[in-house]
Amino acid sequence: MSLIQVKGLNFSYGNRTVFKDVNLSLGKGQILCLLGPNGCGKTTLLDCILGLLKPNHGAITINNRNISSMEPHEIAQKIAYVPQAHNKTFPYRVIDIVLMGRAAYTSAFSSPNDEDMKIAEEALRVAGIHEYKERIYTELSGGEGQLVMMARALAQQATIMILDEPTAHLDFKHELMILETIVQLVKERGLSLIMATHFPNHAFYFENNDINTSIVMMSNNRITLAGPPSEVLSENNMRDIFNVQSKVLSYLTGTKGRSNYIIPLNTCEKVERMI
Ligand SMILES: Nc1ncnc2c1ncn2[C@@H]1O[C@H](COP(=O)(O)OP(=O)(O)OP(=O)(O)O)[C@@H](O)[C@H]1O
Repeated sequence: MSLIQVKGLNFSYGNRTVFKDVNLSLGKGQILCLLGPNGCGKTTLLDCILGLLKPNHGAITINNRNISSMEPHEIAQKIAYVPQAHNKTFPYRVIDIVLMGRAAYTSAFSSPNDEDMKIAEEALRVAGIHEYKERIYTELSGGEGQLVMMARALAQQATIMILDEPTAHLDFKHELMILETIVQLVKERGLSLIMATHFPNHAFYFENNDINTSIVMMSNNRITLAGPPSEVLSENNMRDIFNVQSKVLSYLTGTKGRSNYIIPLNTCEKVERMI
């Protein structure tokens, strides 16, 4: 059964069409990676699924319920969101930011209880940043702030997580930490995820770790390709969509069997210029 189903979605800003006839579905324990060139509409689509933007046409259902009939707190109990970039406006402590993930379960004027605190502390541990607990959020680096957003989403305890380029600010180690955390959440807690990313290897990483992974490739105002990474991330498709010549490497690892990885070689424009 699909947890999220998107059918025939159209969205325009004024008379500028962002996408047309978008269809997708997310199943339990599945990761759906949204890929596509800058400006193709990934964030806009995620905002529609979160109920933050209203599409011009089509329907979005969560557990068979149309989101147009759901209150924001009902959507927040089902879907946790890790945004692409977060304006750090107020000097809250990290633990207070993570506790905000509990807002979907508390009324407007009540404060978090002991159980909320326990859940927030656990979320900090899972995100690997428990030692940041008392630090001031506005004083963190972009990458540290991103990990706090991940912890806040975990504290929301939703079964679906939507992440918009969650590793955009992260260093070599922390990027891997986020990917490892995602794999752990899917395998151990049965979480389902939609993740917009600019890195095709993120999709390969999930597939290499035996997660049910799908790619939805957006370009030219629509979904142009959909399927498992090992089918969608071909050298031909990367040339057609991104105009990049690349090489897919397939290698045997001791523990995981065959794994795939894609490396960009050069842009096709550069090749033409050189010729
Ligand atoms: N508030 C807005 N008003 C008008 N146009 C907008 C608005 N927000 C985004 N757009 C336009 O809609 C299109 C899709 O934007 P969106 O942010 O969804 O793309 P994206 O695929 O997430 O991009 P990126 O990969 O660069 O993050 C872009 O052309 C963008 O300029």
